[in-house]
Amino acid sequence: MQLNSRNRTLDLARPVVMGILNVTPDSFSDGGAYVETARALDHALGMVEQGAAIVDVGGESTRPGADPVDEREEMARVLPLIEALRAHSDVFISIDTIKPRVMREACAAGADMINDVMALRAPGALEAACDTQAAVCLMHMQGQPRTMQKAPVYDDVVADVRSFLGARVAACRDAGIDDSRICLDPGFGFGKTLEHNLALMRNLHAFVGDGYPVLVGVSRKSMFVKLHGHDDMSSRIHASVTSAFWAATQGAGIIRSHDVAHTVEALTLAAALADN
Ligand SMILES: Nc1nc2[nH]c(SCCc3ccc(S(N)(=O)=O)cc3)nc2c(=O)[nH]1
Repeated sequence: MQLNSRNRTLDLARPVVMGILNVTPDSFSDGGAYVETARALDHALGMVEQGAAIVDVGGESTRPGADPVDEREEMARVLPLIEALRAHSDVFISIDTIKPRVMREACAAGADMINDVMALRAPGALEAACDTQAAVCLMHMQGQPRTMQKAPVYDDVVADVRSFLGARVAACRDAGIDDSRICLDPGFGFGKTLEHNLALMRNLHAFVGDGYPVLVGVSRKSMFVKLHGHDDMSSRIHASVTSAFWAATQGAGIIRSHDVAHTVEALTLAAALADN
């Protein structure tokens, strides 16, 4: 299994880790944009050192309740970082954005993949993905980040999400995006209750069976709080790494994580146990 972009091919014979790099202004730092870029670059190179095969750069939070960020501000955050990272590393770079202009500029700056939580539904997004020849991640979200966790409802969450992703794949094909550039993502926590998230985790093999690399993003998400009945960072990290191990055993291709070293170790163990 591989994932292609115009300039690079990602080998997915074994599951890989996508390291998360949020380039949102740290309200505690007074160093301004330059310090932000330097710090973000250090963090990105550290994740590559720890074994991340992809660095996912995001300039607009899509967590529940998040306020939108305008295009100029988002590009001001992510473009310097992508240019700097490209100059220092050959790592696969993805841009976590829903805006076509940001997709185009990020790919021009060196990004290889468009990670779109809206699955290229914004006007112009399909054209941007086609023109840039980037790899694309199509993710399912019910509603919008601001309101998606209020009262998510499905007839059958697994069937509904698979059907949505199938329709988005068809739209990509119609737009001239080659299958070898597409990966799919159930969108954990994007308009899902704990029960919905668990049903999707339990049925990851069905998504894998649809024939595209599957990306899983549960890192540090609140789904684990209700399951464990308490909330602290170490418990969220343990649950995230354990989920990464499970997802790898089910055939997931890409694990999106804040905690790269721990997740690489979990995937290494999963691979060792799978070798028969
Ligand atoms: N492909 C892909 N891209 C992603 N980008 C993000 S940002 C996380 C936004 C968030 C935070 C927290 C919760 S919650 N309420 O479940 O704790 C939901 C969403 N995530 C993903 C993901 O999964 N895939």
